[in-house]
Amino acid sequence: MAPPSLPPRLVSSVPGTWAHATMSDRVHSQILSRMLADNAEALSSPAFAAVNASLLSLLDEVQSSSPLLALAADPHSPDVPLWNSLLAPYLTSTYLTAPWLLAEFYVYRRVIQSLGYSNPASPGHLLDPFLAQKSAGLASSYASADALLGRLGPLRSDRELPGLALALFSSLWGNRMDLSIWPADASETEDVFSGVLASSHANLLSDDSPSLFSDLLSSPSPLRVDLIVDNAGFELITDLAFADYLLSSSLASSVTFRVKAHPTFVSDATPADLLSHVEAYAASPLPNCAAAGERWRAHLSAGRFLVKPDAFWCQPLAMAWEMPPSLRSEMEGGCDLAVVKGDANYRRLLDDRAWDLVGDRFGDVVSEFPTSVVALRTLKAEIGCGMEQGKVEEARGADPDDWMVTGKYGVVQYHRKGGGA
Ligand SMILES: O=P(O)(O)OC[C@@]1(O)O[C@H](CO)[C@@H](O)[C@@H]1O
Repeated sequence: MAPPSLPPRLVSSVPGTWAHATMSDRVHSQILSRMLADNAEALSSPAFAAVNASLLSLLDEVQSSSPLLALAADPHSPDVPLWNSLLAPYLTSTYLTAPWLLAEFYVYRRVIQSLGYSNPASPGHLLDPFLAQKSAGLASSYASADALLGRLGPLRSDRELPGLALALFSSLWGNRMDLSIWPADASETEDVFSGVLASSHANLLSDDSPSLFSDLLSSPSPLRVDLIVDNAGFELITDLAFADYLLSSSLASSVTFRVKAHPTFVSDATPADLLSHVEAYAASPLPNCAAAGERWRAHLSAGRFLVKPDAFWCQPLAMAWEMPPSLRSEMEGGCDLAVVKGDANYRRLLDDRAWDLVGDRFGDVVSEFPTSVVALRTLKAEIGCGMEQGKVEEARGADPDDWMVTGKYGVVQYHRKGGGA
């Protein structure tokens, strides 16, 4: 059930906001245009004529902020009725006037419709239109990852703070290395992440890591952890490393990677992305990467790492109180701690609403989430709750124009089910 009083949803109609910049410009001029360019060869072939026309029409609709359209009925896509019920109140709204979360996720769902992603007869069946960017992101991850995995190596089986903190904060700040903001092909040989990790602690605007660490380290038995995954590329590598640490230190007995059922946003991970990252690392010439990839592969074969896709993670629904009953009861019964990664997942955790950045407590906002939950999020959208007043003022003072959107600042926010932190 939703909390009794909810603040308004974010919209993208206000010039000067990141939401407006995203929906009025970034989505068509950078994200969709680059996707079309990256797939130009396939899209120009006769087999893809209808797919290409449909994607160009989507580009045009977004560019001109046209009204949202219902999805076409599709026997291969059981999510269409749900989508159309979400869209129904907004069919006279445009990409800018509909709630931001709905309009933005809708763009990616329309890409899936254009591809005929679920239809075995379509040329776009199971085609990931963002694969080129994901591959570039993976290629640029190795140098930073090898250094990180080398540092984590000696700490991996210690059930102690230094290893746990390094693993968790790597996964948090890994979220800063997002393909939609950082160029995926920025550097293939340079370790850029060590600098980010070393300088970032002061940029935490809310830090519940002490109570999380204390709960984890004092738990009488290993936990079943669900990791609600965000980006492929370097961030996913830091997530795999964090999950590996939790298993090898016996803090967790299993880690379930909850991934997107179909490509969503630029780099959000699907099952294929996770498996391809593991295989690519296992085959790496860099020793720390190769050893990690082999361990991750072994975790997968032994069922200690599980990969579960769900369409829910691709939908603009409130994570805490609009989870489908079957998924909710699966998590209630099989997960002790959920780790929610990244900015877009965080927006869904907060239902993309304008909570008071300081006054609304994280634990109150997410109290309906089915399990204990920790959010590891760098700020890339103008939304938040439960942050420290003084820290917010410092961030705003240092970066008045963009402190909420560049990923420079972050939060670790933890709610313990049945006795919140
Ligand atoms: O979820 P992530 O990868 O951390 O961030 C995704 C992001 O860059 O794209 C979303 C939409 O534009 C925003 O929520 C956020 O700015």
